[in-house]
Amino acid sequence: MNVISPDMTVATAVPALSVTGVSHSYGSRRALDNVSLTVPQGEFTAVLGLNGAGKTTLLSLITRLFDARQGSISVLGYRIDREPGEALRRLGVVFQARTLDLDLSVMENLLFHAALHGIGGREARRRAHAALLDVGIAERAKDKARNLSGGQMRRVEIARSLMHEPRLLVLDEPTVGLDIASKVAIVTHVRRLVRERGVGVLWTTHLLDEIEPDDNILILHLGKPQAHGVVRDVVAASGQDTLRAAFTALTEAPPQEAA
Ligand SMILES: Nc1ncnc2c1ncn2[C@@H]1O[C@H](COP(=O)(O)OP(=O)(O)OP(=O)(O)O)[C@@H](O)[C@H]1O
Repeated sequence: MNVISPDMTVATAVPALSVTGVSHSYGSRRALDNVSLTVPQGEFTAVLGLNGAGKTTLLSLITRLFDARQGSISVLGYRIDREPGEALRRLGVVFQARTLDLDLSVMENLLFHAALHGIGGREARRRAHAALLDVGIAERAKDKARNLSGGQMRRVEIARSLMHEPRLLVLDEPTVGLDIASKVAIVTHVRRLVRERGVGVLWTTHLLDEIEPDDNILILHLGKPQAHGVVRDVVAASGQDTLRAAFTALTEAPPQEAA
């Protein structure tokens, strides 16, 4: 009998990420309420929301920092609660908080991450070098992470997240606190990963200028999904002319029930 993994059977038909009916509470505070969302392979999907919308909570559930008690989450067809090893192997993460080890060099940070995924020796060095070249930071490989700027650290974190060649990359407000040039470099790089390598990307933000007309978006407000779909459809359904106007209309009122 041929054993074929879910992501091989139907190639691109299996979503990179599938979130179905997920809710989460911190004690009595409901942080997410019945959220569903799909990130197709090779596409960029953004979760838009103001502070407290639930973006980080959603990413914490996807990356399994917390277990989702309601609903289900699958990465490339693998349920994260039933086959966490398979799911997490295909997932790369860039958290909002800085997570480099500041006392290690840039290269050591990447090699350490590779080792956690069972990649060592020459192959790990090859991947690390290629990943650093890709984000334009190869000449800093031997520097201690603490000597990098915020934008450079973020680029190293992205390089690190790709060391195990994930098919899904999730990034939590990756450009917050960066200057315009660093921000543009990061957005451009991640969009290139989508276009050229077919990586599925889930990107959370409150910055609407990071969104393009063909992107899929989910607008979250106080934990509730307000709209999900391609930008132009979301704008049309809201009765507004622009994404900014639609976003404002959907996030200033008390949350609506999910569409
Ligand atoms: N560990 C926690 N314990 C209790 N409440 C929490 C915890 N983490 C988040 N919350 C609450 O859950 C809600 C959603 O927070 P979350 O951080 O997911 O939103 P966010 O969209 O990422 O916001 P921001 O843009 O400010 O990071 C908020 O009301 C927040 O105060």
